[in-house]
Amino acid sequence: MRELDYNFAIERLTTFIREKAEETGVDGVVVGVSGGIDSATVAYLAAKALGKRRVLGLIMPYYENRDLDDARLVCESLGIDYKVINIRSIVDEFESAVGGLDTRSRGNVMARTRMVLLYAHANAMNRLVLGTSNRSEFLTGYFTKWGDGASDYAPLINLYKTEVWEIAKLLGVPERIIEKKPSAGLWEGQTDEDELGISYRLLDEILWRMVDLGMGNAEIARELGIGIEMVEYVENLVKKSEHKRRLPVGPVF
Ligand SMILES: Nc1ncnc2c1ncn2[C@@H]1O[C@H](COP(=O)(O)OP(=O)(O)OC[C@H]2O[C@@H]([n+]3cccc(C(=O)O)c3)[C@H](O)[C@@H]2O)[C@@H](O)[C@H]1O
Ligand SMILES: Nc1ncnc2c1ncn2[C@@H]1O[C@H](COP(=O)(O)OP(=O)(O)OP(=O)(O)O)[C@@H](O)[C@H]1O
Ligand SMILES: [Mg+2]
Repeated sequence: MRELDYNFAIERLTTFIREKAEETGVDGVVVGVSGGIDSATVAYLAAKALGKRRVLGLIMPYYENRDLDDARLVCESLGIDYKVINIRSIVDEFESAVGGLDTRSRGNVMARTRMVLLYAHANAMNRLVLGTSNRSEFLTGYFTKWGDGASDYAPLINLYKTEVWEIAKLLGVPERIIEKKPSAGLWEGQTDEDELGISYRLLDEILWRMVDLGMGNAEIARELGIGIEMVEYVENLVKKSEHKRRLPVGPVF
């Protein structure tokens, strides 16, 4: 992986958030706080950049589990204002309007419901929505289109997951949040690495060589000592999700 000066990265990230808040003239930001590391890191960065009074955390559980306690821990240890909004009844309403949903589709409705609530608060409070997507998720399409993928600014978008782990440690994000397995939390027992079929450590090594260095698949496989099928699998994730990384297009006249 590339060598990054993480203290410098934190400086860049906080400056970025402060500049965007000033340029746009907002009163603050809204962040969806899940109890996971990406949203914890964004909340910590925003509080550092803007002061805790200008950061609102929205905790939007569907399940009542450990993540809810962890999300509270993030907001309370930072001292930011937060609200807990249970989204189950809203998601149920969508589900009955559609006439039933499979597990993945219901998960996407959860992510999009959270997006609607974040923007409702941003509109009403003259704030920006800060997204939490990182480069590993963005490049593989591991996010809900117009759901958790939607935001006004996404400070972590150019940082790989393994880099977010390092930044979170330096920011003082609670250990238990750094140590837990990344999960979209869209169904019980879901973990990113199981669903993606690869560890973030290996994924990031492959993506960095493929996308940032432009290396060929065979060379990547050789250098990492892995089968070429794994590299091709990652290449396919990147290709298949191209549509998630751009605005909708139409024919050109
Ligand atoms: N080629 C194409 N060109 C243009 N549009 C295309 C398309 N293929 C699909 N689409 C559209 O995209 C839709 C599918 O995309 P989408 O609705 O996002 O759904 P999809 O990619 O099927 O599911 C989202 C994935 O992201 C994961 N996720 C979601 C949320 C959070 C996190 C997390 O890490 O926290 C992870 C989730 O577990 C699942 O694996 C299709 O229904 C269709 O509308
Ligand atoms: N229960 C929730 N309450 C509020 N926001 C949520 C909730 N679940 C998901 N989100 C939002 O969706 C984002 C995407 O989830 P994702 O799982 O990728 O990130 P994370 O939970 O912060 O970190 P990790 O990937 O390590 O679990 C979260 O960062 C958060 O902004
Ligand atoms: Mg999560």
